Amino acid sequence: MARLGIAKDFLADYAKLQKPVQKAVDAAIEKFSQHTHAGLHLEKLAKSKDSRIRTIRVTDFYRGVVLAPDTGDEFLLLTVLPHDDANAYAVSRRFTVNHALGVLEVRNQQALDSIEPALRQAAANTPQLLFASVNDADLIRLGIDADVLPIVRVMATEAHLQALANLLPAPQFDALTGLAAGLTPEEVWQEVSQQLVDVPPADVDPDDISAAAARTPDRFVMVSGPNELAQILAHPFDAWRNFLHPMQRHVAYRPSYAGPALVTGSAGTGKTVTALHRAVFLAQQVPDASILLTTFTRNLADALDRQVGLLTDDPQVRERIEVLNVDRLAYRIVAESLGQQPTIVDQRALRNLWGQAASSTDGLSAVFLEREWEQVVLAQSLTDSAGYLAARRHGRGTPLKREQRLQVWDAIQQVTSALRADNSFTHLQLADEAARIVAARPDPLYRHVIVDEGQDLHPAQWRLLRAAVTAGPNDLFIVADPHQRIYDNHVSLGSLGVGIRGRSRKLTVNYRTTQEILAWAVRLLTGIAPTGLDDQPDSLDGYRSPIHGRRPVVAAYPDRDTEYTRLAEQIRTWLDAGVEPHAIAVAARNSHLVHGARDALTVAGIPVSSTTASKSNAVRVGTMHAMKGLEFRCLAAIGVDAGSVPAKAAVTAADEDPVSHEHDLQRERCLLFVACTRSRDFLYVSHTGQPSPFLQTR
Ligand SMILES: Nc1ncnc2c1ncn2[C@@H]1O[C@H](COP(=O)(O)OP(=O)(O)OP(=O)(O)O)[C@@H](O)[C@H]1O
Repeated sequence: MARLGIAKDFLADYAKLQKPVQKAVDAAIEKFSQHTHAGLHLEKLAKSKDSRIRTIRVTDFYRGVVLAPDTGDEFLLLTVLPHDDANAYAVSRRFTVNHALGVLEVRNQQALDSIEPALRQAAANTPQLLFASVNDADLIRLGIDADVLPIVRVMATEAHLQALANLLPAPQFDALTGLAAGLTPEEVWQEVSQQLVDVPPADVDPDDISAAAARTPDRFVMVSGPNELAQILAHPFDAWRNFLHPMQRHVAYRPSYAGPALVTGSAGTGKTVTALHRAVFLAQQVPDASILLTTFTRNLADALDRQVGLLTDDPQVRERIEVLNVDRLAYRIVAESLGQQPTIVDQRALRNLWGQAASSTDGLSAVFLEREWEQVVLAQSLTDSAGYLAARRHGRGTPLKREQRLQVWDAIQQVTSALRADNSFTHLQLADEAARIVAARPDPLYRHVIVDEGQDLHPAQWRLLRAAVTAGPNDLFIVADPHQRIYDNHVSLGSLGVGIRGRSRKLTVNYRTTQEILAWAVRLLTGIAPTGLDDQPDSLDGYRSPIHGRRPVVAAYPDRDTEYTRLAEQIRTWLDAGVEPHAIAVAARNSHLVHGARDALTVAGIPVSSTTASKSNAVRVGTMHAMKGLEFRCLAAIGVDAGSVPAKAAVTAADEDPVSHEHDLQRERCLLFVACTRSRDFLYVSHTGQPSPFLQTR
């Protein structure tokens, strides 16, 4: 069989085809296994910018585009498109091996040739050109080649560079973007070379396409044989199974970590994907491995479970990975220990208990008491008043005198005694209890624990996970994003016995969202530098997306009814454009708005369901909290008004506790950011009356 490689774009285009056309593509590819170069009907087009590009017939209407070496039997499948588009692609593109990085890159040579004269003309009238301060030697050292250099020299503004985003070879565009942002050539080199699988090669062979493709695993994958090829084509929508960014690959496939490892990265940077690959990698390495893959909610755990199934079809490997959300894990452990099922306390009953307890204090609110319990007492697993009186109240802004602390302690005892009498627990209590039970056992529960959405776990949950696995190599693999922290848990892993120093990595390329949506959403976070699980401030430096699309739309309406009516129209437009209902979501800050949106869409004849309904083909409508970890092609964030975002009830008054006030506002900003970054292609944001102050700081 000829050796075949697949480009990520090929898979993306294949995914869009109707089943019969996909079958025809399969048949065309099959020919590669039966013929050598000479026997394939590969057509060379006149005036091609790259003499190695060929097309192959798929149907009367579709053609595949292939990069074929001048000699030998190695082919790269580049794309499959309608006949005319395939021809246009084939004549315009040129594939090259980046001379500095050794990676395979593609440019739209035809478009670059036609744009250069206009750039040259604009440059003639510009006193200061964009890259005037960077010398040729540095540009060449960063991989800019002799054909791109003249264009770089006539770029006058960043807008010129951005206009060439989809035309220039991506690694060269990346390097130029770094320089345009003011980085030194050394800093740019650090950044671009970090994206390599290996160290940059000493000698780059410009004709060795296979070697270059192997160095570019985020865009090309060489296929080992017909089975692997069939597997890849069977899941065309799931490019993440095969095309990993070098940094993702480094992190997921590192043979061993000496202890806990942390992967950070903002929304959509493939943290979950990396965690999934790590889980399967560990399960493949160790025959008797027992691996826990855990996350925040059941909904997310179900999604992880499905994705593990896509990554391996080996039942033995699959069996070694248990996917369970952390609340269920705690519940199971406590139930086993008690010999009966614990009852989870009803939220309303709990609120009443705190209300009663608050009335026996000198003016402390129910919310204050509950937070003190969760963030100080349960966080540190304090079991007596002496411990509480001596405890540091990390993250709490209002100082408490000794008498007040005693009042708080009594109030907490009142609530916990009532819960005990009823054999009721909160989830955090169960985690606290489960951590104690597991820590007292002689054997660990698992050999490896992998944690997704780590930023929102409570210290009690971390204690449980810490106790569930013996400290040592590959014990904990954690992915987290402090910018997506939407619950009130500020955790320092070091203080919980999870030391990650030297084993922390960051992902920066967003694979979900377009650059336009990303740039818009990042501005919602202006002024925020949340502290990560490693106690370091987290930044969004280098966070970017290679995908481009439409800018988000922000719409203002005079009243809610009009906002709902326009929402229904917007959803109808997306549906009419062919977007599947389940790939559309509506997010709102509170359940009142969620119900309003559901009713309005139902009246408009649009099927709706909750975010937990994994099967039904209906538009998902839910709270912003329920959007965590999910993704959609189109998302409408509604009710982003001054009165709803931030939610008043979720923000402590500044005069009650200024520290909590700031934390709460930050969390509300992050919540809006989380909701907006769920959308892949289109983001629509609406409000009634005054917009949310978070929209105004953008
Ligand atoms: N290397 C990759 N190639 C192609 N697609 C990828 C790659 N990595 C991730 N993706 C896709 O990008 C999207 C985001 O990935 P993922 O959910 O892993 O990101 P995340 O960092 O966990 O996001 P969030 O924190 O916002 O939940 C998913 O659709 C995933 O399939």
